Amino acid sequence: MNTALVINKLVVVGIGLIGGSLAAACKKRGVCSEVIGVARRAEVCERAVANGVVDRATTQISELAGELGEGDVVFIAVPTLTVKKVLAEIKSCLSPAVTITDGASVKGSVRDDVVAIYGGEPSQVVLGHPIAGSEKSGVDAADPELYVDHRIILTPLKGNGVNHIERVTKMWQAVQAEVLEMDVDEHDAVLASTSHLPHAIAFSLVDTLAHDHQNENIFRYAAGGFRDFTRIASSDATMWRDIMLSNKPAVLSAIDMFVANLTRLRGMIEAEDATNITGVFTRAKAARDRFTNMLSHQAYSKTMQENAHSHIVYKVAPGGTVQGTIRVPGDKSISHRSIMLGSLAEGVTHVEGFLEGEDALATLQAFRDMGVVIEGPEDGRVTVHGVGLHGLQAPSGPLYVGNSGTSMRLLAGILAGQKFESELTGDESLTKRPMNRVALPLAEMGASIATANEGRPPLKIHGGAALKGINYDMPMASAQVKSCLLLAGLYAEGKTSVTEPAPTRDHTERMLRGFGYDVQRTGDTITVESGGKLTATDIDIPADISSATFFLVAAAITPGSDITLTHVGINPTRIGVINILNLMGANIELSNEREVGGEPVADIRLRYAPLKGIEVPESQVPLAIDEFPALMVAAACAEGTTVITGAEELRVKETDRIQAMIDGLTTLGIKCHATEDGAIIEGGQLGGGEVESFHDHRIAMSFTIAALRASGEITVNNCANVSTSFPNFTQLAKQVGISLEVIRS
Ligand SMILES: O=C(O)C1=C[C@@H](OP(=O)(O)O)[C@@H](O)[C@H](O)C1
Ligand SMILES: C=C(OP(=O)(O)O)C(=O)O
Repeated sequence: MNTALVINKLVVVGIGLIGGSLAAACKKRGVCSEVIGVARRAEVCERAVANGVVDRATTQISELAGELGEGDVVFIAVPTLTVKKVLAEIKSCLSPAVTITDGASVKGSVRDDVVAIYGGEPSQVVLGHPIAGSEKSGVDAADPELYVDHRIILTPLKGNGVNHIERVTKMWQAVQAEVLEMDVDEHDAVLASTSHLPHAIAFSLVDTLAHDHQNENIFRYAAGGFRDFTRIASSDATMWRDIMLSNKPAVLSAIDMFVANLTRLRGMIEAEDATNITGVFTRAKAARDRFTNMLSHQAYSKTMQENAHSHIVYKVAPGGTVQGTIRVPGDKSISHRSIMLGSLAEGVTHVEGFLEGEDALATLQAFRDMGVVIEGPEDGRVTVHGVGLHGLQAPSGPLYVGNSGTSMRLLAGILAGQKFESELTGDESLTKRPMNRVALPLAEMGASIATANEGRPPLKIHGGAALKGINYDMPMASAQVKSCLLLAGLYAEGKTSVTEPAPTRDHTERMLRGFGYDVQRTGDTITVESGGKLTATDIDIPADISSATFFLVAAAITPGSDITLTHVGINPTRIGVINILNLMGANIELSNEREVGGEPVADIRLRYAPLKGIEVPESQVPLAIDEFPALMVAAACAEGTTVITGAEELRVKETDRIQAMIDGLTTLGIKCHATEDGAIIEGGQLGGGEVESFHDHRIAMSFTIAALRASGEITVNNCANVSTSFPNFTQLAKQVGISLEVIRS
């Protein structure tokens, strides 16, 4: 065999769309020495040769008996129920050294055929399924590009020889397909839902309408929707009949599931149940949008530029100034809580200014997964149809909250009070973060909650436990822990009190009151009592001061800058960044101060003034906890030394933020070092270089703004997670004057 070739001869039995396309693709790419077609009808053989799809063709496989051996591949591409006949013929005349594979859409029935004919699982027959069908069929539809970037699922049998599996794999890869392996039964169950059911529905729908006496009109006026939905009803009828019959049990259960759901929807329409119809449609839309994004390799935020699966790098040119008036997206902490409390309320809550970032969307999805009807988000507007404190339903699987610590910890409190079991999972970063800080006090309240090793996610929560209120002395200043326990307190017998070692963001308390729920505060202790209810309300979410921080610091370090950030939340428990920048000498002006929905907001203007190093007061640390990565850039650009202490919590965020910032600043030529609970940073000249964000959104954005004062270009690696909190960051950064290039790979 010529070593440049991937296989020797390729024999395609059945020269339709699937077989003809592999033949044409192999010919075009020089994958094999010769392509031979086998078809039942002589005219198909002639057309295949005339079209250049195969080199030669025959109606009899047996004619090839003498010439095939090791290195040759036979691809069986006939309707599923004909495979058995072809296999029997092959067995009777071809050498056991020949590799045989197929393209049937159902694998269980073909496996049974193989076993019946060979009396076991032979080495040479490797089953496969190219997921690249189309409504087109026949030799004229053969397309040499059909398999490019499509998936081929191989379902090897135990008896298969490694050489045969490898040969089939390499053949598919050579026509630019992606090869995956799956178990036969799993394949058939997955395909029953994703492919066989939609085909059954499309055929049945068109057939139903075609029988209608008004069908002429229906087809004449049926525009895009009908056409889009029923495209696959033009697929090959024999092939699909065979698929339905050979995958009968899995197809039947998929049809039953669908019929039950359609009947439920019918009932909702009959009862004019607008809320639940909205529920079905919004859940479906969200799932379909996510799926569309998945197909285009994006994660589920509509507005996001980046995605979690690909590598995104920011290249930021040095210099520039920062100018303009902008509004950054909605507050992340308040966005999470608006969905949570809106869902647990009675009535319909309208939210404006909702953050359409991955973290807040993860919370939204979790509540949809628990049966809450949520419309939007659409330009920051979300409508939550509350189900009341006891109206959540058991989710059908684990609740995945991505990168979001807030979602996981606050949800843990709510879920501890439910009757059903639940599981909370997250991405790689979240899976490393400590959860005992909520799991232990929840257990003390009587919750049955299990973590993985060392208190890490996933969290498994056994519902139905009777919770009891406790008085909890919080060992760390954490709004997430406080909020988790207060939310669990809504379900606990008696009073639940949390005492905080220092003030932390109080959005939960404010919003609970906004929903008409009594929350008491005495000194450092916050108390709720169960037995109340939440009443729906409208929420206007201010711009996120944590996102605004990147532009405040950008202007604060760059001579000539003048920036105004509008409608920013200035809750006293969040304004540490303003206090710290003021202490460093920044020129900050607040105007237009007002209150929206229980939260104070203002426009913030910052004009450049030289910064000086300070000892950051520990009292400010919890009030600026997420702002430290950016503040450490400010410190690097200040005159003198900045000392940060009491900030050990930074080590357990999306990454160890102390170490990540010290590593990056050191790379950029700043003298600095980490301490156990903070850092010491000497102001100096930032140089250019390549820094790592460790997939942490705030680290990525901090090093982006650092370039304004750097002497060379800064490259920031792994920036996809910026979309968790600030989906339009790069757009706003460019708008105000940062020379940023986004590189995806
Ligand atoms: O309650 C919240 O919304 C948050 C609290 C803080 O976390 P800790 O409670 O862990 O300090 C903060 O870092 C996080 O971004 C949001
Ligand atoms: C720490 C953060 O978020 P979370 O804890 O919700 O992941 C953050 O946004 O900086």
